Amino acid sequence: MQKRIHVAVGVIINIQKQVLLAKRHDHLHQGGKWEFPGGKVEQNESVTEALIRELKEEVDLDINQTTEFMDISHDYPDKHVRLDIHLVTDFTGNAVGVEGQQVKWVYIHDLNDYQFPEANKPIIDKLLALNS
Ligand SMILES: Nc1nc2c([nH]c(=O)n2[C@H]2C[C@H](O)[C@@H](COP(=O)(O)OP(=O)(O)OP(=O)(O)O)O2)c(=O)[nH]1
Ligand SMILES: [Mg+2]
Repeated sequence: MQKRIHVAVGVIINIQKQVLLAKRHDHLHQGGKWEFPGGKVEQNESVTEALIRELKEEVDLDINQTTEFMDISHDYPDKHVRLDIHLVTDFTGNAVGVEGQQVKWVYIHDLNDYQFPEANKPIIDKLLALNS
C-alpha cells in the first residue's frame, strides 16, 4: 500500500464571494485540472503552517486566519491523498500564479464549469450547498 500524502488545501473566498482556482501544470499529478491552491504538509509543520507557506509560494497571498472546512481521503490509482481543506477569507495581497500557473476568481455557482481532480467532488458539493 502506498503512503498517503497529506495536503493542505485553501478554499480562498474574496469579498465578492468568488473562490480562487489555480490550474495544475500538465506534467503534474492530476495535471491540466483546476485546483484549490495548496500543497504537501512537510515534516515538523502544522497544516496551518503548511497552508500559509504554500499560499504565499503559489499565489503570493498573505494569510491572516484559516478555519477548518473538510477532510477528504481519496485513492487515485497512482496516489493516495488526504486533503486537509481550510477556508480562507482573511488575507491580503493580489493573487498571482507565482509558478506560471493560471489563476482565476470564480463565482461558486459557476464551479461546475471547471474540471477538478476527482477527490474534489465533495468540496464543490459543499460549496454549492452553502451558496444555495
Ligand atoms: N493543492 C491541491 N491538491 C489537490 C487538490 N485536489 C487533489 O486531488 N489534489 C492532489 C493532487 C496532488 O496529488 C496533491 C497535491 O500535491 P502537489 O504535488 O501539488 O503538492 P505541492 O504543491 O507541495 O507540490 P510540490 O512541492 O511537490 O511540487 O493533492 C486540490 O484541490 N488542491
Ligand atoms: Mg501545490
